[in-house]
Amino acid sequence: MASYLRSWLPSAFGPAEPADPTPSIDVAEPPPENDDDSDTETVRGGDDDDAPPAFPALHSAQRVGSQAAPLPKILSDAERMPPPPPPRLAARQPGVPGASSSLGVPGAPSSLGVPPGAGSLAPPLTTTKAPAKKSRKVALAPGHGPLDWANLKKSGTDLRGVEQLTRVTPSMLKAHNKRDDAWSAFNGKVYNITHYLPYHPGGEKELLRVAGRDGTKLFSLTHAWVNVDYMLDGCLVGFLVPES
Ligand code: HEM
Repeated sequence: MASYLRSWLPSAFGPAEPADPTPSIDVAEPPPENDDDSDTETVRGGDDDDAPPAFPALHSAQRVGSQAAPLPKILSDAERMPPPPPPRLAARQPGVPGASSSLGVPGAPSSLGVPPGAGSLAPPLTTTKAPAKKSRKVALAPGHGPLDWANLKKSGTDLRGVEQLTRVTPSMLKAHNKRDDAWSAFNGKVYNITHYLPYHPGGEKELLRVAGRDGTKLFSLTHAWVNVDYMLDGCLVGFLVPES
């Protein structure tokens, strides 16, 4: 057992114990009859045959390395790398990328494909860009806002101008193309738009462009998100059918 401990801690025993503890191989002693352990490298612990093999193994890299490992050198302040310069956030202009890189982050490569000013420190581009298109909405006359139109629809006023829903041919539609009598077709449904004209946020003039004809295309080009069926439900005249 003592030899096992010595093999573990070779340096702990001081110079009295040599650094190269030669294994005490009991060559003279023949192995027992029933002992098939013919490994001559087996470390015998002198009088203790049950001693486990040395670990780390004798002459192994671990054993050699553990004795010779030098302590890491501690650098002085002068030898250390200098700290990075502080970010100059106060000097930044909104929408103007930092001079050091396209990301506004010191040292970031400009080859990342990120547009200038799109870095995490830069304001979003959406807030610095001018609106793509100018609104074409008009100022509606007093009493002609969206709520006023909703109230007019609820009031029970006749907005259709017809007794019952009818089949409307293109030539019938064309006959209703005046300011005071305007029909238009949207998605196969024909509406009397006369009363809606002063309530249209895009202006009467725009809406009159489709008076007496199918306005589906112009409507969807301008504002496909507007629910025409809901807005004009009280103005339904009938359905567009082909000329007979
Ligand atoms: C009778 C069916 C129509 C209804 C119910 C309707 C309704 C509306 C509504 C609710 C808006 C405001 C949209 C918004 O706030 O985003 C609007 C805007 C507008 N509408 Fe119409 N519209 C109709 C037909 C048309 C047609 C046929 C034209 C074109 C010839 C047109 C041209 C415009 C324009 C130019 C605007 C202003 C868009 C902008 O904000 O720049 N509208 N319309």
